[in-house]
Amino acid sequence: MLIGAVADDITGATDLCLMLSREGMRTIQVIGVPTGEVAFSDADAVVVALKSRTIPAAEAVEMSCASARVLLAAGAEQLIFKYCSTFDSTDAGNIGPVAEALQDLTGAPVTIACPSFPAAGRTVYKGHLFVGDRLLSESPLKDHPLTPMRDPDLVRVLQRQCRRPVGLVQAETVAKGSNAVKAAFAEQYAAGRRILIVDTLSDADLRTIGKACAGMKLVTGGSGVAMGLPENFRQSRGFVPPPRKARMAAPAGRAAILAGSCSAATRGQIEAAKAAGRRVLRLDIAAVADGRQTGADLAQWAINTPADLPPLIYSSAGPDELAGIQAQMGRHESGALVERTLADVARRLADAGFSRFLIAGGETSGAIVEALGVKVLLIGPEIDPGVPWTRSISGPDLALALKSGNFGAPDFFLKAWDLLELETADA
Ligand SMILES: Nc1ncnc2c1ncn2[C@@H]1O[C@H](COP(=O)(O)OP(=O)(O)O)[C@@H](O)[C@H]1O
Ligand SMILES: O=C(O)[C@@H](O)C(=O)COP(=O)(O)O
Repeated sequence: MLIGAVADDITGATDLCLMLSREGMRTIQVIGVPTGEVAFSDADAVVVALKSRTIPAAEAVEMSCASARVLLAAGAEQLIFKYCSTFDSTDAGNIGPVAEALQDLTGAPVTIACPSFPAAGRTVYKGHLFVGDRLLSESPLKDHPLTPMRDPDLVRVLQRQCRRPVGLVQAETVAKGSNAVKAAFAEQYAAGRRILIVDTLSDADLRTIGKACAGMKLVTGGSGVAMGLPENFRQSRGFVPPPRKARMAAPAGRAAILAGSCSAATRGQIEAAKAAGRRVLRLDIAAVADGRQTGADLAQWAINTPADLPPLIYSSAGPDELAGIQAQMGRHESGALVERTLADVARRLADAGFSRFLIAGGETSGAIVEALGVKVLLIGPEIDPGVPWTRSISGPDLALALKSGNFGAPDFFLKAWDLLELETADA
C-alpha cells in the first residue's frame, strides 16, 4: 500500500477512491475501522470510510486514529484525511481535531487543508471557499440539515476548530509552481503555522499542490487533493495502472433509489425523475414519527412497483420545511429517524432480492451500507464527477452508487443505470 486514507463519510470515501483509481492506483474502500480480518491484498491505495463527520469530536478522533494506525502498520507511506469539498463541519466539529490528532500520529510537522474540487465547482481563493460562482455562505450549503455552512473564510473556520495556528498559501504562489508552493510550506512553518489552507482554482493547481506534497506524511482535503499524489509514487515506484472499464457487471436482481439528502442537487434529481414519469414515494417524517408510515410500508410499495424501472423513495425536504421539522423534532433526532427508516427499507429490499441501489446523501449512505452489512467496495466506472458505481466484495453481493448529496447532473437517477451490465441469475 502506498496511500492510506481515512474519510469522514462514505460518499466522500467513494469520491476519493474514484480519484485515486482515475489516477491509476488499484484502490479499495473499506467500511468502518478496519480490523485484522480485512486483507488489503495488492491495493496501491486503501480508503477507510467512517461515519464521523457529525459525531462528537473525541469519537471522530478515536475512530480516525484507530483506522490510520492500521493503514500505517500495513505500510501506507502517505496518509490522506478526506472531508467534504464544502468543508461540512460545525465549530465544535471534527476537521481540525482529527487533522491535529493525525499530525501527532504521523509526526507530520506541517500539513495542508485543501478541500477544492474544481470539477464539481468547489474552488478556494484567498482562503474563501466558492461553490460554483457563489461564496460557500451564499450557496445551498448554508441550509445543510446537519452542518449549515455560514462562514466562507476557511482559515477562520478551521482556526475555530484547531489548537495549532492555521495558515494560508495563496493563489499567486500556487500559480508559480510546486517549488514555490513547497517554499511557502517552509515559510509558513517557520512562522509557526502548522495547518495550511491552500488556494486552488483549477485541476492544474491541484497537480501543482500534489507535487509539492511529495513526502508529506499527512495530507488533508477533498478528493481533489489526491489528484496529484499518485504521480509522485508513479515517478518513484513506476506502479502499473489496471485496465479501466466503461461499464460494471452487476448482480442479477431489482434496483431502487433511496434519497435522504436535502441538497439542491438531489432535490433537482428527484424532480427530474418525477418529470420522467418514474415511480416515486415520499417518506413522510411526521407519519413515520407517529407510526402511520413504517419502513415495511415503504419497502412493500417498492416491491409492488413493476420491475421494469427503479422506484425512488425520498425524504428530502426544502430549507423552510426542514427548518419546521427540525424545530419540532430536533436536528439530529429527525435526521437519525430518517436514516434509520431508510436503512430499514434498504434491508427489506435486499431481503426481497434487490441487488442494485443508488443512494443519495453521505450520512444516509453510511446508515444504509451499515445496515446492509457491506464491508469492502471495489470501484467501478464514473457516473458523474465524484460518483462511481461500486461493487460490494465482502458481505452481500450488491452494486451500489453512493452519491454525495451535492453531486451529479439533474438526470443522475435516470442515466446511472446505463453503466451497469446485469449478470444473469445463474451466472
Ligand atoms: N425530511 C427530513 N427531515 C429531517 N431530516 C432529514 C429529512 N430528510 C433527510 N434528513 C436528514 O438530513 C441529513 C442529510 O445528510 P446526508 O445524507 O449526508 O446528505 P448530504 O449528502 O446532502 O449531506 C441526513 O441525516 C438525513 O437523515
Ligand atoms: O467532497 C465532497 O464534496 C464529497 O466527497 C463528500 O464528502 C460528500 O459528502 P455528502 O455531501 O454528505 O454526501
